[in-house]
Amino acid sequence: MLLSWTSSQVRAAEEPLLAAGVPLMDRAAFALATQVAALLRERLGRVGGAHVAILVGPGNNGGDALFAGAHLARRGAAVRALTVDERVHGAGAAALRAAGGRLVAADEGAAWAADADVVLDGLLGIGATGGLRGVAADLVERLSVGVRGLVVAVDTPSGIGVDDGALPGPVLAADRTVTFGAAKPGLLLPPASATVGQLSVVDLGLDLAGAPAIARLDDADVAGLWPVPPADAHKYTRGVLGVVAGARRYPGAAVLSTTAAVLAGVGMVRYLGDVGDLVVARRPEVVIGVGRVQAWVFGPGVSPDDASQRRRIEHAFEGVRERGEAAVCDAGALELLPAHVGPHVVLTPHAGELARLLTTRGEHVDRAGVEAEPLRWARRAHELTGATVLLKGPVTLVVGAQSAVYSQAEAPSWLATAGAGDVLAGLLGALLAGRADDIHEDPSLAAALAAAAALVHGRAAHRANPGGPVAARAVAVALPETIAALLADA
Ligand SMILES: NC(=O)C1=CN([C@@H]2O[C@H](COP(=O)(O)OP(=O)(O)OC[C@H]3O[C@@H](n4cnc5c(N)ncnc54)[C@H](O)[C@@H]3O)[C@@H](O)[C@H]2O)[C@@H](O)CC1
Ligand SMILES: Nc1ncnc2c1ncn2[C@@H]1O[C@H](COP(=O)(O)OP(=O)(O)O)[C@@H](O)[C@H]1O
Ligand SMILES: [K+]
Repeated sequence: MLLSWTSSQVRAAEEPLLAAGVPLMDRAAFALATQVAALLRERLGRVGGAHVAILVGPGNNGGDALFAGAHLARRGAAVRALTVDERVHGAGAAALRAAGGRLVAADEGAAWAADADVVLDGLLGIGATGGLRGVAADLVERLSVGVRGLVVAVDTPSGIGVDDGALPGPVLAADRTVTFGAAKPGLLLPPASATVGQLSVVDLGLDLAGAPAIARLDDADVAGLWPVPPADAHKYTRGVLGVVAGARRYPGAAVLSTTAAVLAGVGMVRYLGDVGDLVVARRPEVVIGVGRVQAWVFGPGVSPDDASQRRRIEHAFEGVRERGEAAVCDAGALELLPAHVGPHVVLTPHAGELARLLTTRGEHVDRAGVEAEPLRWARRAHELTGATVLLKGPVTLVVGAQSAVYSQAEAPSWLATAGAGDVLAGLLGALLAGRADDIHEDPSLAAALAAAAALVHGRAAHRANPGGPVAARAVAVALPETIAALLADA
């Protein structure tokens, strides 16, 4: 699991080490230089002679970059540091000069940086307040038009909202971010997360206190959460999922959500709706009609003006309230959500649906507003409804009980295709049904299961057709192998 900690948590953890004279900056800079040298060897076959440009801000972030530059200069790289402020980390600058590197003003070095093999972005790190301004902003805007080499961000892409993932000004998008001590929330949160590239965390030996801000599950976590049937399992102990989905106008959603649930490995699926014949024709494992269930999927392909589906969902919500059955509330069912539910109900809106849900509850926000501050609005929806909220998008965020926040970024952009959300709903429903008793005991588990479903969904899309287009049905079909591979690797 990748955990992230806010800038003040990181500073607090650094303090005692710095007071004890632990050379944190040396460690950070050495690790950074080692990674950059490896990248150069990969790209050019050598470090000596490589052109390295360093963007240097006024603080310790610039210091890290300068010391790393000194290491690379000693290994024969041609290093130029572009300064944007009168203030420059003194010892770092001296080290770079002593190693044969040069410091130049930003406008003097910009063309050289655009053509360098690697650009190290050390303008701002966790000390950033607001977006880049002045000379630094001009330099980044100029380089954002295009640089020939790789961009490596030092600790964070400079100028992102380190704790909230905001993009308050121009940011040079990185191919790789080497972050120190611990990941920061902004590296995992849209929209800033799109500027991070491949993330690596350098262990500085920090003793981080308090709860982490945001978590990202990895494959081993998901394997640990998966409801693997014990030897004596039968279909009812594995969990039964009720699915209220689809309509004559949108039959595909019923097929996709039930297919995903069956293929994700639930004990049984009961379908309620108007297109049962079609569902059974495509998935003969599905049972039609009411009966006892452990969890529900409401809403794929259901329009709120569909009176019969509406009645079924409203009736099923009574079971959710009275018997604590877990539920996925998707698409059309979001408009049927009772005023207040518990975290065992997982909402699965995309940004537009979340904006609508919030608007009906008195908040003034539109789709673009949700996309600009997805964590803020997912949190607000959790506060207002009591539900666990899974907000879909290029990065999927989950906010649940006990301040749980997850960010999953496994999905290839090919997954942005009609019906993919129906597959996610069925897959998550299967997980909730399989762990219904545990959710009953600890409703905060629903958030971890929602994050696990997002990870599996993204991995299945990749497995269905690595690097190319996928149809939603193909994502569902890839689920059994995807899950088997996750469990085998654990
Ligand atoms: N505390 C430590 O010793 C360690 C710090 N490390 C590095 O130090 C960084 C933090 O250093 P600092 O606290 O000096 O902060 P930064 O280097 O992030 O920069 C802070 C300075 O930039 C200026 N600034 C802030 N926002 C700005 C804006 N929007 N536009 C233009 N200028 C702005 C301010 O004058 C501020 O003093 C970390 O990100 C990390 O790279 C690492 O070396 C590990 C150890
Ligand atoms: N740009 C993107 N990159 C990766 N995944 C995405 C992107 N945009 C959307 N997704 C994912 O694709 C799925 C789309 O779901 P949704 O919008 O509900 O579609 P539908 O309602 O047609 O099924 C979600 O799981 C979402 O997280
Ligand atoms: K930086």
